[in-house]
Amino acid sequence: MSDFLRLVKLVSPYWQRMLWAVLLGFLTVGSNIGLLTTSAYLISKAALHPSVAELMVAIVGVRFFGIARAVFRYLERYFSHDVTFRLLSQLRVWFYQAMEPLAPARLQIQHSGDLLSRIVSDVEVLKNFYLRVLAPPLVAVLILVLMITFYSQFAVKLTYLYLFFFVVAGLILPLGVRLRGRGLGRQMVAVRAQMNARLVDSIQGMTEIIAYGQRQAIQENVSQISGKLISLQGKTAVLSGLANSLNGLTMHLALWSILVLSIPLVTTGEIKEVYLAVLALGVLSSFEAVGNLPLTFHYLEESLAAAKRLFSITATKPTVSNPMLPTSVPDSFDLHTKGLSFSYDRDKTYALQNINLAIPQGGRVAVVGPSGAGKSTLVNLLLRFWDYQQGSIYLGGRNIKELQPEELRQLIAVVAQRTHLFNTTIRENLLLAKPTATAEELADVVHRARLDDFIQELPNGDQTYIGEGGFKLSGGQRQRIAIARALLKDAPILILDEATAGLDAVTEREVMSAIDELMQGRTCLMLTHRLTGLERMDQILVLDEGKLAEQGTHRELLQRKGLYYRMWELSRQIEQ
Ligand SMILES: Nc1ncnc2c1ncn2[C@@H]1O[C@H](COP(=O)(O)OP(=O)(O)OP(=O)(O)O)[C@@H](O)[C@H]1O
Repeated sequence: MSDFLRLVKLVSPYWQRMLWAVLLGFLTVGSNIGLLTTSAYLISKAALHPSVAELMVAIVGVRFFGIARAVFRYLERYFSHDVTFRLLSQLRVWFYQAMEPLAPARLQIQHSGDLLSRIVSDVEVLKNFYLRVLAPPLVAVLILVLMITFYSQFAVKLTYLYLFFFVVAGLILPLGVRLRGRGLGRQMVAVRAQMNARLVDSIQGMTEIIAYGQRQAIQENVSQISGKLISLQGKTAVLSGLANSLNGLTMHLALWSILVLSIPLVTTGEIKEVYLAVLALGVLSSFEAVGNLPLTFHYLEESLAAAKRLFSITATKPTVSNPMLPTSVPDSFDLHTKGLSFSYDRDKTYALQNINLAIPQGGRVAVVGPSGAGKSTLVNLLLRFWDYQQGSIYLGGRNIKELQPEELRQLIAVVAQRTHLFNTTIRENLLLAKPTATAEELADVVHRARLDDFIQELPNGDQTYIGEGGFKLSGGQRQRIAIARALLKDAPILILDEATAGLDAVTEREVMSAIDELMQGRTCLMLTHRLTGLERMDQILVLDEGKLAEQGTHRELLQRKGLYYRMWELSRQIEQ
């Protein structure tokens, strides 16, 4: 299906409202025509000094059209704005819903600024598809039919002449503008996206930019893109100005031509003299319908370019597919994998190869290994962010591919090294895990995550704003909020992904004591570089280059004097 048809399909749920807006647009221009033509008739007729009774119909007509024009204009604006805003909100929800299942696997190559640009600017551009591409030509066609019927009541010659100028203004001129401004709409969408992506990137990395003295370079880059955008906007403005002037010129040529052709017809008596001004003013008032058409193709090109960017995301198939017949959520929570193998890029090396592990319900297993060994990949597969290619993962005896990804994720709480905290209050950040949590539940998790002393010292308690990414908090406080969140979620399975990495020894101990609380009664998988505190785990899996190198308790692995022993020795030397 072409992008145009897909776009039409996308806006089609509002076709009834759109038709109402088009009809009201037609009635507005129609009333304007009625107003000017009856006024012209009234003035011409009045010049002949008839009785007032003879003028009554025209007087009433002028009043009626004068009021109708204002009422229809108001209703047309109301309907077209209503439909535009409904459309925009529907498009944003549609795009977000299509994007969500793609995270994180399919979106990892996308720039966050570029995605923002798609959901904000590109969707915004699409409002023109209805407002400036679909509606004005429909109104113009209706007005053309009205005016052809009108002029044909007087003379066929006039009808052809009117048709000629209307087609010039409504079709030839827009096509000419399209030829001159070809590519402008597409470039505008692309440069706007580039600008947004650059700005978001610069804002996110502002600290690094300042620290590495790159402020000047970034500013130059932004002003260079901004220059491109301004130049494109300038070209569009020139084009729009030119189109408007040519449109006005065509309208006045039409007016003069109609007059030149009508005067002999009035002289010969084929047309009554009182209609001369009516015919001329009919042109002026009806050309309002083609006033918006010259840039139609420009807006069409811009809309199609924006739609293409949106469709390129929405047409992407998620890496993980929902099962046709999902099985019910298991009621036991032991985890085991059988011959699990996975590669991010099917042709390249395995990130995990032939992994067999078993964690009984409530068991605690640590996964250790050097950087790049495949620890985070294991989590990605457990959470079904990616689907494995070989082997299987069972949860409570059910293959996780048979579970709905959302249902599976409800069963798992993750405390990662960098948990995202939103720029809002501590309370709101906690409620993310359970929006319906009561004040008692919140107080309980805050206490168990060892956060109560800290929160009590804050002037606004848990209503304190923590800034972008929680920048007003220390690393330990951030991790304890993440732990409180996981406690609130109360999922039966817990994944700790480098949860204490980057913390100093004292803070690490404090956070670990909160983690001990969190681990109670849950099936736990702990991924870590650091080999401290692993005595408390039931089993340790040592991954190396995607393979299971060793497996056992802390004591057993030290006795084996293999990779784990070497890693442990090394970490002890570093600590000393
Ligand atoms: N999203 C991804 N796309 C493609 N390859 C990836 C992706 N994530 C990880 N990899 C690759 O998979 C392999 C395993 O990476 P993984 O992140 O699982 O290791 P890790 O043990 O968690 O490392 P670290 O301790 O440094 O976080 C690496 O070779 C890595 O380059």
